[in-house]
Amino acid sequence: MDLSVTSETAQLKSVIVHTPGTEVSLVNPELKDELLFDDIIFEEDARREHLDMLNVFKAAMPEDGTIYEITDLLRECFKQDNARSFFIEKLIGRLSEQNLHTIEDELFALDADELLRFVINGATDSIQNFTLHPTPNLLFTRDLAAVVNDSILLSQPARKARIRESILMETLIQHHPLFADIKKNTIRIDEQESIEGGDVLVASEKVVLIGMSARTSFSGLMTATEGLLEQGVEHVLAVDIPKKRSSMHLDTIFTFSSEHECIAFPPDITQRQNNVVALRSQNGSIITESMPSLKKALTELMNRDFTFINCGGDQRTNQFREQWTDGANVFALAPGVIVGYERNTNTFRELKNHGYQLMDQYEFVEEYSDRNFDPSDKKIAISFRGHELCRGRGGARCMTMPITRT
Ligand SMILES: NC(=[NH2+])NCCC[C@H](N)C(=O)O
Repeated sequence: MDLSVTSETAQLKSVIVHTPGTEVSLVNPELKDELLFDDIIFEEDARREHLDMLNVFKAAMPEDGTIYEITDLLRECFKQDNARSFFIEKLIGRLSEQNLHTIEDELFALDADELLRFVINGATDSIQNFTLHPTPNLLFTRDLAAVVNDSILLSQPARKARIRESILMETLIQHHPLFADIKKNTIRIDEQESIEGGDVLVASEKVVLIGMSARTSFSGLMTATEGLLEQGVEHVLAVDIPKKRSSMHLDTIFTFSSEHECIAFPPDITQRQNNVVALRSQNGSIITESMPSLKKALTELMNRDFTFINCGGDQRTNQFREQWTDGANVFALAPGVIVGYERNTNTFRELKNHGYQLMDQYEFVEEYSDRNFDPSDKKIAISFRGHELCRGRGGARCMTMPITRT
């Protein structure tokens, strides 16, 4: 299959997700901060909410579209001995402080299912007296890598809690047939640097945005930029954002909803100036140019006007409240067809003011699951429930890794 993403909003054809499993029930209040969760979450409801979200995707996706569960891909991959060895060796090396070498033989003896269980839950019956923390953030598949045109940028997480996920992703790219064609175009970042998929937004084939955030280091951004420019991207917009929990990635404060509309958290995007630098390549070096604002940069480089829709509406308190619950983190199923958490009512009202038809997830599924959804000329904002999911501090975009958009 040809993996390719040339826009944040072109119709979704295939996507990688992870419906939360037992790993989220292994997070206890003492561990939650270290594991990057803001609360403990109730697995059953979280799973229901996630599956209901996927029903919306299915109704909107073309008939030949595919939703891949990352655990299915990993299980297939781990059936190959060389993929398991590749993974185990990386794991032992990257998590050296865990002394995994002491159970090396046991790890190699695990079958695909057991290895997966050990990696995700941090324990399996086949290995006694050895546990790791679980990996509850696997739910946020967005952050593991980003397909940009026909290359794939492999993340290098800033936080220890997410290292295992990036090794899983690397193993998939190296060993799963789904990635067979794209793997030669893998862009890698050094272990000392960091970049996470939530900071990478593909505005178009030529323009990519990268957040300079708590999770993406300056050198990570530069290495990624070099790789992307080599792969044919013309401009990278480096967007400086506050380094704090609530805005850990660029996509927590800014996402695209259509070809010319974005949802923006006003205090950190619309009201900021001189926080964007455009990078391009000229005769083998990288040239930088300061841009007055993100809006001006996009308008200039993409030759069209952009409307920034306020996350949370026009009241400051609502802007902050809804940014915190991922109001600015929408996921586009097609240009102008987006999904976001139902609780962000002021953001939805704002979308309505901009001509979006509001539908809840059940209305949308009812309307379109039995017939082909034709997204052309439509503007629909679909709300879905995510009261448990939301406690992990991520929204619809964070929970999806699109690998093909048409
Ligand atoms: N693309 C995103 N905004 N991802 C959100 C990730 C949330 C996750 N708990 C973390 O802190 O890493």
